[in-house]
Amino acid sequence: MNLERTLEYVLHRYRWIFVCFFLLPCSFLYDIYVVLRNWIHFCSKDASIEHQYKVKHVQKQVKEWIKTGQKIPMCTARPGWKSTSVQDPQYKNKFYNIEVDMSDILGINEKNKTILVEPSVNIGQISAYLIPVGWTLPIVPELESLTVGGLVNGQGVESSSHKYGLFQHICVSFEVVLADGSVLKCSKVENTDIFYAIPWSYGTLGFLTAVELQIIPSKKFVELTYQPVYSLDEAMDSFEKEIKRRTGNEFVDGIMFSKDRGVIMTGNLVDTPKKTVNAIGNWYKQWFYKHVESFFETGKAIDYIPLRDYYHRHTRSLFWTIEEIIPFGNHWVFRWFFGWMTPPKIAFLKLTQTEIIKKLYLKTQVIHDTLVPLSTTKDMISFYDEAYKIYPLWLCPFKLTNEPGFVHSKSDEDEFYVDIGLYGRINSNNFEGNKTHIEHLQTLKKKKAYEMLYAGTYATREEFREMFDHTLYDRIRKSLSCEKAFPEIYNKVNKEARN
Ligand SMILES: Cc1cc2nc3c(=O)[nH]c(=O)nc-3n(C[C@H](O)[C@H](O)[C@H](O)COP(=O)(O)OP(=O)(O)OC[C@H]3O[C@@H](n4cnc5c(N)ncnc54)[C@H](O)[C@@H]3O)c2cc1C
Ligand SMILES: NC(=O)C1=CN([C@@H]2O[C@H](COP(=O)(O)OP(=O)(O)OC[C@H]3O[C@@H](n4cnc5c(N)ncnc54)[C@H](OP(=O)(O)O)[C@@H]3O)[C@@H](O)[C@H]2O)C=CC1
Ligand SMILES: CC(C)=CCC[C@@H](C)[C@H]1CC[C@H]2C3=C(CC[C@]12C)[C@@]1(C)CC[C@H](O)C[C@@H]1CC3
Repeated sequence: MNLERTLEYVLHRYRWIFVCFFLLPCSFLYDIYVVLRNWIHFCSKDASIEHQYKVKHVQKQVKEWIKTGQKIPMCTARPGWKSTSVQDPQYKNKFYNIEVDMSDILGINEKNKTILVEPSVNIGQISAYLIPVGWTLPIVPELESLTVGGLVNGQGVESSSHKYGLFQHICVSFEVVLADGSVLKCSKVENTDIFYAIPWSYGTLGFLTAVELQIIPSKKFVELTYQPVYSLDEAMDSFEKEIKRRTGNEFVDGIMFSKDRGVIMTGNLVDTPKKTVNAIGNWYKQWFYKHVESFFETGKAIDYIPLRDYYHRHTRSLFWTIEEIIPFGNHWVFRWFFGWMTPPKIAFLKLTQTEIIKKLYLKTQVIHDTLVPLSTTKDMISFYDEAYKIYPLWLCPFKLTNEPGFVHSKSDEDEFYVDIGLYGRINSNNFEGNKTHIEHLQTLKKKKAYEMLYAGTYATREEFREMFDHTLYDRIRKSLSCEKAFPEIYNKVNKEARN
């Protein structure tokens, strides 16, 4: 036991040696390889023609699966270590793997204000492509490595979500290969039910092969206002006021550094900065959340931030979770000499984490987001403070429409919810392991909240069905003959499926 503890301590405490001397250079070289590969691909091939061959390849694999007798369900062949979560999707080893490795941007339609992309295209690729030509996605989730396929089949949220909703709400159409090997296009006007059933379905209705997304005109900078708050009441009042402000804020989110101390941030797109630009994305700059914390000393302030730097403000520090791995990573010496190689790729961190490190994370830390009605956010934060005391805490408001599907507002109208992001070490003396976790699940139920599912769920199948509306999903699964082809969502996100 003592030996295990010592090993745990050493592996965790000194992980930075491996990360700094091996993973950082690997991540940097890999990024260069990806940029070159995409560029060569872009110059040498017509992505739209290539796309048709890629779709046929997916269809061919599904038809081969049909011939095998359909004994084991299918899933994508994307390896588990590439998926954005601490746990590994264990089902990948058991299921029939279908290659859906499609990572090209297929084109932009300025007239219709849409962009067509393949599912393995990531958010960093899209923001780098769109912003220089004067466009952007209405919602740009902050980690560059998140893929469109993952965000559609899972869920995505960002500080513009109070205005535009979740990532699914900026989707215009999907192209999917179904269980019988046919290709289908769905949108708000054709195959509507399937269109609404795909978000949150975790690849259990078909294989996504293309996504059409809404785009909006972009500007060069974000004028970001930092408003420090000194109590939970003040935080909630300011938050609610900024979300509902009639003149509009393009971006609203907040970081609580303790129960009584936080910073609410509001932003708008501008072309002309009124003072020196702060390019927070540069390698030698402070981690963003540390920069935000500094406003407790200076009071309310405004920054002009290049748009792409703003969108990916949490990429370099993986929100605040990088501090656990490289504790001195925000020191100026480290930033100036090694910052240009950061961050280590999430996928590489995951691939190289030992079983002991993974267990330690699951035992002592929480990486989880819950989606809570605005009206009960204050109570939920108080619960988190008592039970877990994990800070910083991310607060990201979003609009939940009553469109059909797995997750929708619980009334006939749009409702405001808040994504509460808990990423870090449990510090509360009241934490009692499973007992606390179970109380947490019960509290979510009472508050009519949802869990984000990238981190999996510990809910039972019944609790899961109670939390999420399966009406449309069940109907579509039946009509598309998914029973043998794909598992149910629960079978992909429950604790046994991920470990
Ligand atoms: C966000 C989150 C939500 C979870 N929700 C649930 C849930 O609803 N239901 C559920 O059954 N499991 C839940 N778990 C998992 C649970 O905590 C255990 O990690 C898991 O069930 C494995 O149990 P184990 O006994 O094999 O773990 P082991 O690693 O063998 O044992 C560790 C146990 O000690 C507990 N523990 C750690 N610190 C303390 C402490 N200070 N005081 C008392 N106990 C402590 C851990 O929670 C864990 O149960 C959740 C985990 C996370 C991160
Ligand atoms: N700001 C935000 O909103 C953030 C969101 N996240 C979460 O991260 C996840 C995305 O991570 P990412 O690594 O990109 O995705 P993952 O590889 O984790 O994929 C997520 C799910 O989407 C399915 N999927 C992906 N592509 C396809 C496809 N082409 N066809 C069918 N199913 C597909 C996968 O199916 P299969 O199991 O078959 O592989 C899997 O179940 C989302 O769930 C999101 O909620 C994380 C951080 C921030
Ligand atoms: C904004 C939303 C909705 C979620 C943000 C979640 C992220 C903070 C986490 C998603 C995947 C997480 C992983 C890690 C840190 C936190 C996330 C980026 C690790 C890098 C932590 C160290 C482990 O060894 C590997 C983890 C992989 C996933």
